[in-house]
Amino acid sequence: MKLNFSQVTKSFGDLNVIKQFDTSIADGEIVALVGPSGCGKSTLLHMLAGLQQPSSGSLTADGDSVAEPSPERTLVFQEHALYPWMTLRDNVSLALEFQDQPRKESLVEAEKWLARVQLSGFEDYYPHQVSGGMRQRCALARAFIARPKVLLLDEPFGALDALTRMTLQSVLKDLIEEERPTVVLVTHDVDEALYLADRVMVFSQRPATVLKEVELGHIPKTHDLSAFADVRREVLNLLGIDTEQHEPKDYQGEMA
Ligand SMILES: Nc1ncnc2c1ncn2[C@@H]1O[C@H](COP(=O)(O)OP(=O)(O)OP(=O)(O)O)[C@@H](O)[C@H]1O
Repeated sequence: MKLNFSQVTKSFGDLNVIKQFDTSIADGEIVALVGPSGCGKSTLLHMLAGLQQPSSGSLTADGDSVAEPSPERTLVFQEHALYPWMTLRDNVSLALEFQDQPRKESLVEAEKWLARVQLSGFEDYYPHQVSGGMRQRCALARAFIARPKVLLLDEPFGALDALTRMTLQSVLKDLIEEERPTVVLVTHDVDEALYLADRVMVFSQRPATVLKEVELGHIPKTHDLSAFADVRREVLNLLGIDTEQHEPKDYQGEMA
């Protein structure tokens, strides 16, 4: 599904969050949005999900104005994504039941998707009985089971430790390769953006404007991002992170 922002501005009262934002996201493209905290990245996702409306400008999906939420555009959050009173199987099948699929078939399909994210054997567990990484695997299964045309990911692995996060990034990458939805990913993790995305957009402080767009292309990648060292350094610098090697400070004089 093709997404198009044309001169999109978003304000909340006097607070200008997004300023004249223009971009087209191609069908099957994976775009990562990075930028300072509070600059408006989640607001862009919420507009794509149909949860917020632009204050001015237009936002379309396959040419149609995005006016309300749709199962074609699925949003995945960082945490609290699962219903705690339901088993993992029920959490996943619910996505199909919401689309009026019969419960029996939905449960069978949910088991297949739990197997795809390596959660076979945990179908009857409740979210609090499994690890944070397993909960996010389940959240991915629930997102993908409905075969959304657009997947909107808001810091999906932000609550996970570094190793679990990398494992989940690989699981997500495989699912995207197989299902080919259009993906918009909001992340604070530059490596996550470089690993998963075809294109990275770097935003300024609020009101958010695009400081830089980096085209990575749809190329095979591993977690060894050494080939992207220059791009990584440039993106980090734009985000105000120092990557220069400094001479060690001489404290001798201060101690005298
Ligand atoms: N519904 C709302 N009503 C009023 N202000 C809002 C609303 N939603 C977001 N904002 C404000 O808009 C600004 C941008 O918020 P947003 O969540 O989009 O930023 P972000 O870049 O995703 O931040 P972070 O990286 O910290 O999650 C913030 O100042 C936030 O307080």
